[in-house]
Amino acid sequence: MKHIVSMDSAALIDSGVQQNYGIPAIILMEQAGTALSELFFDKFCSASDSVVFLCGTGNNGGDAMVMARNAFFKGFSSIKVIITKESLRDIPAIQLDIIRSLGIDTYVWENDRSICEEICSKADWIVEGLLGIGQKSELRQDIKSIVSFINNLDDIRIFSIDVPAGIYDDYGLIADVTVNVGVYKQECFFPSYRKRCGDIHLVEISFPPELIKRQSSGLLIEDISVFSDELNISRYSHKGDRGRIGVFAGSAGMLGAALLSGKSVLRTPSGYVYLFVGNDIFEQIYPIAGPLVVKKESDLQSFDFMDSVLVGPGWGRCENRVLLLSSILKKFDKGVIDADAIYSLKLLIDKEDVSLGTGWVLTPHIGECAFLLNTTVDKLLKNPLICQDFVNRHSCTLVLKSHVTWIFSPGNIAVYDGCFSPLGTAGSGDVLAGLIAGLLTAYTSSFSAACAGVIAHANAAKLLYKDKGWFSSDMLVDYIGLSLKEIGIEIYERER
Ligand SMILES: NC(=O)C1=CN([C@@H]2O[C@H](COP(=O)(O)OP(=O)(O)OC[C@H]3O[C@@H](n4cnc5c(N)ncnc54)[C@H](O)[C@@H]3O)[C@@H](O)[C@H]2O)[C@@H](O)CC1
Ligand SMILES: Nc1ncnc2c1ncn2[C@@H]1O[C@H](COP(=O)(O)OP(=O)(O)O)[C@@H](O)[C@H]1O
Ligand SMILES: [K+]
Repeated sequence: MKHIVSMDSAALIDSGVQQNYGIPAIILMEQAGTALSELFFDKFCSASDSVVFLCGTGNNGGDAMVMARNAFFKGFSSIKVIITKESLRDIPAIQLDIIRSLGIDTYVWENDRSICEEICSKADWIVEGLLGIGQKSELRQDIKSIVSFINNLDDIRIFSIDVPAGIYDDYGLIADVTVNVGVYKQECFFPSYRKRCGDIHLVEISFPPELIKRQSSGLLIEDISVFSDELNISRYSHKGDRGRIGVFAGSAGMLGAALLSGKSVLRTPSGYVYLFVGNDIFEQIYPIAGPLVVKKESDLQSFDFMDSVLVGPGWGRCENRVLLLSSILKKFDKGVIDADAIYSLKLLIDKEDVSLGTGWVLTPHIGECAFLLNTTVDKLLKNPLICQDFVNRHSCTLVLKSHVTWIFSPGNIAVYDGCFSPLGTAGSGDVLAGLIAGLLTAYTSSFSAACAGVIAHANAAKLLYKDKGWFSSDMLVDYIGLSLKEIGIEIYERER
């Protein structure tokens, strides 16, 4: 399992390993530096590249110096070590003594600024060990000026150790590769900071799994294996067993969103899909709805049971919608609230005491979520964890969509590191909402259904992009069935 922890909790793991198990920091540093070197040499750089190891005064700089030593022993022809200032902390100071006694060229930024700048500008790679998990708030001016110089260099690649320097700072370092040491750092996956990390990797060191688990704030998810035991799709089932799903979507001029999300539900293992629309568009949508059963919203009273519902894609925003959402929430207990229905939900919450419950999944994008939570887009991008309070109050699941998607429910957090821009196309969110609504009938937990939906959505996009290049959302729907099957949402051979 890939746990994520906060940078502060990672420091507690560091100190816990030293105190509880007597493994000294210098051994951890040796392990970190060696694992980082192996990854760097294997995947990224060759012995003929010129590499600058840029070291701060703390242990992050110490890791970089262990890497420099390993590169020296590996026969790298051009390596240089730059330290920000002479006065290093204890362990990095030991590493520096070794570097100097090996005769590796070493420079001090605060003494020889212009030489250091020239060296950096000629390098193929800069290994950045300026600051790791010890960094607090915004960068100090001396480090800020180094970071800003590096960010403005062309034709150079940056390998950040653990976390990029200045992760909290609007002018922080922009890395090509970030390698988390020992455990994934949650801050690297905050949408604002994610863009500074480039490709994120992990190297393992002696962090006992129980210490990581104790500090874990959630899981980085890539596949559905962590949830698969909850799936229930029997080979003996028929359409009636696999779920009736009601889709409340579309309004005048927004038929596309209704069809897209409805067809997306149909591509999941669900059985029947009923599309509920207003009287004004019923005649228009009826002939083009394919296998969707189209009903009028006004007939809702005659439907007492749905296994799940989807409310919101292209639904429009008006007082009527708020009232209809209120009746839907009273009538059903499981479903997805997306797009325009997020807006209606917010108005409803402001007006009356709304109780959602564990069956409901909200799928806002960042802008919709900021509106729902009475916060700003910037605050959410810099700390998606502020969603936790909302999900705890409403006992629901919330999928915060962006280039990195965060999924919350009370006591659970999952992160899907998407970063695949073809998926950011109009209507892609409607497809995801349909997918999750369909999966809600296959999974016992809404959180698992939401996570599986996010994974299947992204996987469909990758399959489609590989086959066809850039795509539109209607094409994405056609890849959902294949994607679900590929990620392991299949028919079970035995009854459960
Ligand atoms: N402690 C351990 O057991 C291990 C630590 N490791 C490495 O050590 C790193 C953490 O080391 P440290 O705790 O020494 O911390 P850092 O090396 O991240 O930085 C600490 C230094 O940064 C300065 N600083 C803090 N905020 C700043 C800001 N905003 N602007 C400028 N300077 C700032 C502090 O004054 C302090 O001197 C990890 O990220 C990892 O790379 C690894 O070697 C694994 C083991
Ligand atoms: N750069 C990106 N990388 C990965 N996924 C992305 C990216 N940009 C957007 N997405 C995904 O695309 C979908 C867009 O949803 P949304 O904004 O609701 O679109 P729409 O309203 O057009 O349906 C979300 O699932 C989001 O996570
Ligand atoms: K760093």
